[in-house]
Amino acid sequence: MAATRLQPELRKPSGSPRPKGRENAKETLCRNVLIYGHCRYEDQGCAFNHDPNKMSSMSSQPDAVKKVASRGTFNVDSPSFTPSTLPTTSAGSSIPSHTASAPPFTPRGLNSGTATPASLDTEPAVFNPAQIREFTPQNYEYSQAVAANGAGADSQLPYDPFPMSAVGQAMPTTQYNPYLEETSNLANNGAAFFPSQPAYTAPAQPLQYHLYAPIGPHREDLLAYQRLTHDFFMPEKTREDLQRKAEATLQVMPNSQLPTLDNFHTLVALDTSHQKSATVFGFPGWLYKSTSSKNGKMYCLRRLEGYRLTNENAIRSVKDWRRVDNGNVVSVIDAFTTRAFGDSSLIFVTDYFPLSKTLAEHHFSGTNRYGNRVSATVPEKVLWSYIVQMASAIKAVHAANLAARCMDPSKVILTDKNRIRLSACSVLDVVQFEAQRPLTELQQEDFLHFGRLILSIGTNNLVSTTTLKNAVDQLGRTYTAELRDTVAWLLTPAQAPATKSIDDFLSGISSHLVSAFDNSLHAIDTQMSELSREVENGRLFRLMAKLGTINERPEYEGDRNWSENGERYMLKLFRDYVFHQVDADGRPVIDLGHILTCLNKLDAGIDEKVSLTSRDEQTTFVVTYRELKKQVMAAFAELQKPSKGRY
Ligand SMILES: Nc1ncnc2c1ncn2[C@@H]1O[C@H](COP(=O)(O)OP(=O)(O)OP(=O)(O)O)[C@@H](O)[C@H]1O
Repeated sequence: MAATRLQPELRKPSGSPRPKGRENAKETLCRNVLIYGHCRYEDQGCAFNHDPNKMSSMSSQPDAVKKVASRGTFNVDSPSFTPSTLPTTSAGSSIPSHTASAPPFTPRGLNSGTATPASLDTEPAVFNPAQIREFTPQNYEYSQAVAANGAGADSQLPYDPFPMSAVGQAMPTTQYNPYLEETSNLANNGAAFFPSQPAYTAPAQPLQYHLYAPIGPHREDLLAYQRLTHDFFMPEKTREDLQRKAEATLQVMPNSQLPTLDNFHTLVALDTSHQKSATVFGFPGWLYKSTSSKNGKMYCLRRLEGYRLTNENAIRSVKDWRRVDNGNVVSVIDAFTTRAFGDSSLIFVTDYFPLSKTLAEHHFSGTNRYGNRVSATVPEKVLWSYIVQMASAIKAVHAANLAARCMDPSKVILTDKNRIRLSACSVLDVVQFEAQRPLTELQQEDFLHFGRLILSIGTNNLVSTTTLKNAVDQLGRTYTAELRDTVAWLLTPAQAPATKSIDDFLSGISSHLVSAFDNSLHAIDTQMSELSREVENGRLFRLMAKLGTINERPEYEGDRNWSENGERYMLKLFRDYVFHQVDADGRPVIDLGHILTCLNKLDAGIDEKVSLTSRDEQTTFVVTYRELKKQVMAAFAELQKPSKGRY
């Protein structure tokens, strides 16, 4: 039963060797010429070749072009599109990371196993121009960063919550190209990833989101029953959103000057602007993400600078806010004063929502968020969704005998698509504690603030008391009468002694409550189906982890009873059968469908038989998946025996 071992190298596909060093830019046809037929930057410093004829004449040059043309499917070694000089846009502005959004090279219509190598001489039609952004040397990083940050079309400024220039973090001054030979050489010898300074001070490389970019075949080319690799995983958008959030949550600022507080450490500033106004609370405010030293969880700290506590009861009022548990209110955890920042500061501890934006940031474009610039009209169904969510928040707050008080667009945050939360509850209760205003008055004022919030979003402008009437008229011109009347109701004070109640408001918008509820149910259904897919992936991952721990353990190399005999040998052949399939010409067959099918059958332990052949083709086993499953379990159990552990 012993089989001759083949060296792994012998089984490698005979691909062409990777070129040594970077291709000379002059010998590389500019992508803009390839895609658009011309390059706008030809006379403005673009270092690449703009003469396709020159390229064809160069086809006789084996190293520069032929190698590229002879590459196989999904050619990562294509000449990198890196201009020799990248102009810096302005003095002092650090170049933001942009590699995550480098234009992917997506040969349309290429299909694993059926692809023909792309040639530089072929027509631009082999590219998918829709996926490739025009290269713009002057503002390349900037525009790419906008795309990478997911700034919507409605946002004219790139939203970068963590501008590196703000923290003085050194970022690479040239474009990082993960496919560059030099870069990978650096990675190999460790210089790029393990610089001389300690690992935690090194600037983190941006996540390579585009490495997961869905490449063909395209849905429309497939039959209904056929599946893409990406059909087995969560949607790209969801995965990227979650990864970005995780990245933001775990972000730390090396060399941060921010202090450590009694129970909170690793503070990271969340404010996107350095200009602080005291208009909302009467004190300049700062926001930080921080880690609790008690439980290791992340919290958001809102700091009011220069606040002096004169009455202990003021800060105790925050305790009441712990009773409010609502999906549209950011939970308030605690409040305390500190001198750690060098002044007397008041700190509010709330839940942290990574990458959230304020409604002002999201809807009011331009440099001045309190200015009059008008951006895209917010769809009416989004406004109704905001109305329903704010009504739900107010209901919870009023039910706890509190008043929301602060509904400024800069204090309502967007934590997901159309998902809003009141983020600064309890602050005014503390800082205006001395005023001792009656609760009923504050609750009635909530309706006014609510109406102004919706009016501001609907008219894309901050409305003041003097412009209310005009703004309502403007709202009526853009949206339905029902929406206008709803906002007008909120803005009209009740005739004393009568008071408005949130329940009256909720019954008035009941049809929108029902549709919001229905939308949530649909969203839950979608997420459950995504989740069930991940359950399958988790199951298969565990199985692969087991197989990985069993197969080819080096420490049992000399132990014939372990690796080359009995059940382990069969599992080794099964591993070859699942992952190392080759075609008639000995070329690797990469078929995720085959891998998934085999692993699923193994996991289920079905009675179907499979024929496993040794690499030297001298031995063949016919064995059922049920038998293989038993062997996996037995081999894994043996590994877990204390006597087996040698480390
Ligand atoms: N609980 C939270 N979790 C995570 N991020 C938050 C939270 N609350 C607010 N943020 C984010 O912190 C940033 C700063 O918020 P802040 O309330 O200071 O708004 P601002 O626009 O800077 O207003 P101001 O000019 O009044 O300071 C915003 O991008 C906001 O989305």
